[in-house]
Amino acid sequence: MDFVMEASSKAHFSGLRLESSALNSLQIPSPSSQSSTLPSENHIASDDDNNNNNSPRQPFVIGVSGGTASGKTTVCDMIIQQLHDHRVVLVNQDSFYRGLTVEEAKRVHEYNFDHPDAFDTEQLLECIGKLKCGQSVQVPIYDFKKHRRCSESFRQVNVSDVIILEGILVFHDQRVRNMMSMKIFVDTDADVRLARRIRRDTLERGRDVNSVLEQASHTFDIKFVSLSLQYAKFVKPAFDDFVLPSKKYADVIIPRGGDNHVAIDLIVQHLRTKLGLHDLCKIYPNVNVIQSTFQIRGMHTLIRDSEISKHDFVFYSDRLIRLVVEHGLGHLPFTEKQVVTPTGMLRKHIYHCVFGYSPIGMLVCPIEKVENILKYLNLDLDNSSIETLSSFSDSDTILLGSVYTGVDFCKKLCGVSIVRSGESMENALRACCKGIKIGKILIHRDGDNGKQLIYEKLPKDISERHVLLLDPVLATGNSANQAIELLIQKGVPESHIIFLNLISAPEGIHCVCKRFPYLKIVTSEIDVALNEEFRVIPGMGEFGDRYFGTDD
Ligand SMILES: Nc1ncnc2c1ncn2[C@@H]1O[C@H](COP(=O)(O)OP(=O)(O)O)[C@@H](O)[C@H]1O
Ligand SMILES: Nc1ccn([C@@H]2O[C@H](COP(=O)(O)O)[C@@H](O)[C@H]2O)c(=O)n1
Ligand SMILES: [Mg+2]
Repeated sequence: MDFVMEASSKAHFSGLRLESSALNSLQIPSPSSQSSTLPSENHIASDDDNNNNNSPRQPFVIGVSGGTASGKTTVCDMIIQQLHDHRVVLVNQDSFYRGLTVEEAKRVHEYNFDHPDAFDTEQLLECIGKLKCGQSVQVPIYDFKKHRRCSESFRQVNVSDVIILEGILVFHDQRVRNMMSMKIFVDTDADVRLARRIRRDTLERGRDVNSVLEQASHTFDIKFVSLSLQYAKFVKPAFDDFVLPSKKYADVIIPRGGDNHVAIDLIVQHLRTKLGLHDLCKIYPNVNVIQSTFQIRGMHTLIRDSEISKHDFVFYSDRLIRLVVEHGLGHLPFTEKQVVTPTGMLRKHIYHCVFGYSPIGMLVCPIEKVENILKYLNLDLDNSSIETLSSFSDSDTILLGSVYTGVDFCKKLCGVSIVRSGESMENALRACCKGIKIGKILIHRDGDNGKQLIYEKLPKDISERHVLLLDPVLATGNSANQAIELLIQKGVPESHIIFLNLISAPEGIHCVCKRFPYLKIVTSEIDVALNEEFRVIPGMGEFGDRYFGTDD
């Protein structure tokens, strides 16, 4: 049996075009609190749900309904694209069309695909229920050309932050509606919809364009269904009877579908707030999660994969570490600095300058410095310009060259790695900061009585430096807190410490930020939680062992 992701790329676009083979091997951790009963009420996980117990957040289910060809799929794709850094899956109601029996198939022109009975709603309910409970599901793949499901293939849908359920009748059944946290109705003019449907169905769904144009045509076969007749006999009445009446359940109505960028932006903003994936960033303003992109997600996907080769693990970890380090450096203080660019330093500008021409953006500089600047830039002065320059007095200023107003790096800084996995981040820091000093802290458990030994080798003048503390995984936060405590004892102000890591557990963030509210954390992803063994879930295993190859 094949498991196919994105078998029909348009309708099943989810923003995550995962390989089916990878999906098959994926193990989705099932939350221990998981229940097999379907939720009957709308439920959006509250902050309390997410912070006080360790149960993962329930996915946010969005229903998107509207008439055929109103732009439902298009709107969903736009939302998915814009949500960008969230895990989003699209489930199409179309996937749950019942396959036609042989008899029904022979008389396909009499079959009403727009009636609620055309869908296997029980199966749809089970599927969304499982996803809401944190289980992955296999969704059927429907073939519009053959009017039946592909019996051998399924599309595997994994648990996500957001599940978008889209289809003409997703608001019809109350049980399906109750599973939704937000309902959107795409409202597009009927004529526009008909025109789009004709175009789409002839291009993509194997319908006969002539039969569309010949309104009176009554010749059908299994392949070519008359669009015009189907539309008049089933699609339009069903729209009036079932789709339009369900519009009243919508929380948001989007006129003009995908053309309505304002509405889509507002929905995306609302979702970002509701999802609150980075709630912790709101609670602790000093927590910074680097802006996620599909590149970053891709790197995380690779390094978290237990099957990745050591070489690739190191390669992609290094790439991510470099990004985190660069981002962390961006949080250091800076001073303003102006430089003269080579642009605009042509001799004719000097003539212009000395003859009083003063183009905007030219450097204002004392005459005594002009010759030095020209020498520095390897520009010769001819006799006439020297003569002209020498006619200026020392106190005169002239305009010369273009100026870039920038910033100067903070020079008083150092790195401190928490041995051993923190050492994996040292090279990236050295590559970004020429000649940077890097100290080390080793926290070693001594026996089982909770006693810990701390070894350190730190720059002597560390109290005068800003410190980039390095550890790829923030789990419980205990070692991090010990290391930070030590730095503070050495005289480093708390606000001069930036803690860099690749992934953080919420528990670790709470632990560190509560104790050290002035310290900054820069991370590339915040994971779900810690498990009973205090390991980050989903996490990436023992980073140090995987990076240094000691995990065999
Ligand atoms: N705003 C738009 N402008 C032009 N064409 C559009 C627009 N929105 C959708 N379409 C096209 O109309 C057809 C139907 O859109 P689709 O999103 O598939 O609708 P639905 O999922 O509601 O049936 C598709 O061929 C799509 O490319
Ligand atoms: N075999 C089928 C099944 C369904 N239809 C039509 O699809 C429409 C729903 O899909 P949208 O993307 O337009 O929402 C519905 O109106 C059915 O008439 C079909 O033509 N053939
Ligand atoms: Mg569609």
